[in-house]
Amino acid sequence: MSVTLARLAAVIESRKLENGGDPEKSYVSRLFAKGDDAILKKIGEEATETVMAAKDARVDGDASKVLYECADLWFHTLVMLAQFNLTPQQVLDELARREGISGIEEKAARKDVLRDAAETDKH
Ligand SMILES: N=c1c2ncn([C@@H]3O[C@H](COP(=O)(O)OP(=O)(O)OP(=O)(O)O)[C@@H](O)[C@H]3O)c2ncn1[C@@H]1O[C@H](COP(=O)(O)O)[C@@H](O)[C@H]1O
Repeated sequence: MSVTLARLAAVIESRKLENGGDPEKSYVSRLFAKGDDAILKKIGEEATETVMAAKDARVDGDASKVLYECADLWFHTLVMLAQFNLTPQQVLDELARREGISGIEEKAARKDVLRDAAETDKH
């Protein structure tokens, strides 16, 4: 895993209230104190801001804001993972598992599974 990602995940973990995080001093602890809904709301906002930055970049050709917004989105996603006791390494493992599997083939295989299940239900 990237050293930056691992370091940030460790800092986020240390900001949990049960690990001594202080919502008065830490933005991440404040998010944990607010709970799931506040974290998910931030992800929704940051995702929307990323889309808007990408649309602006299409018009003005300046993609730098996309990086900025994407960093905000990734950061809040890391907070969400920690909230559910998941790690960025697990996401990277899932991406590694998918390596070489075309999205088109995977979707077709999914449809086959659903069709087979429907056939089984009929019998
Ligand atoms: N990478 C980040 C990071 N990226 C973004 N942010 C914060 O995320 C918030 C993003 O919110 P917005 O851009 O929507 O701005 P806003 O309108 O002020 O947000 P809200 O009022 O809705 O919270 C801002 O407060 C940013 O400062 C981050 N806060 C912290 N980190 C990392 O997390 C570490 C721990 O942070 P603390 O827990 O605050 O010490 C830091 O050392 C950094 O490495």
